[in-house]
Amino acid sequence: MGLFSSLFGGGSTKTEPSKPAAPEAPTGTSIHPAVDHGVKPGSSAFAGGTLRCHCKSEPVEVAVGGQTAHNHVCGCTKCWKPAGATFSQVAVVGSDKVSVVRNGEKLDRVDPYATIQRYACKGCGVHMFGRIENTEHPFYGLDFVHTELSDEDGWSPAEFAAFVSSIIESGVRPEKMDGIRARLTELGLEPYDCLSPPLMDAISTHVAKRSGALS
Ligand SMILES: N[C@@H](CCC(=O)N[C@@H](CS)C(=O)NCC(=O)O)C(=O)O
Ligand SMILES: [Zn+2]
Ligand SMILES: [Zn+2]
Repeated sequence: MGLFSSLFGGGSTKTEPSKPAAPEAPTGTSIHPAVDHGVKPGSSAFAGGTLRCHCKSEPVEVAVGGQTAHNHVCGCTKCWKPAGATFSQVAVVGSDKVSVVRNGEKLDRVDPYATIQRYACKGCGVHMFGRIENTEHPFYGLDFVHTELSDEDGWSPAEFAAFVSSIIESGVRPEKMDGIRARLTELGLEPYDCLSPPLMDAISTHVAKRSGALS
């Protein structure tokens, strides 16, 4: 199985069973509005939806023609976070499933040098999708999307928390980290300071196959 299919198409989409609803954090720290009251289950029959930016008029619309995978919350400073959230929520989907359908002229690249080329709305700042353009990259062929930008229910739910220590780079006090990691665990989102073990293993497998260390 190739890296792309092992990352995306190779297994069943993790949508069920649902995780138990968790009460809001006593500290009031918002992880992300999509998970603060418990992670909602996805639907295995879900076939995609439309992402809309936050502009009141002429919003950018991006159609995603399939279910997402590897949804997670990300604490890094590069991923777009809604107001008040400590983490972003971000999932992957095949680039061929992502198309800009309305007001695409409002989109601009956030950082042309980043690995993930994120396209944001110039009006409201919301990131509409992120694309890996480097054909050599382990995640080439995948786009990164924020499923909460869609009104549809059934997207694959967040499964883990990535780049947790990076929230300090956005100004979270280091002494809050134990409580935040405990809250992530309570929500069923195992905290990691990089990506999850399956994704890190997939990256290293790709690198080892390219170098010849693995056949
Ligand atoms: N500590 C850094 C981590 C940034 C980082 O490596 N983010 C990961 C997760 S989204 C990544 O793959 N970034 C690639 C990119 O931003 O293009 C930060 O918070 O800025
Ligand atoms: Zn906008
Ligand atoms: Zn990130």
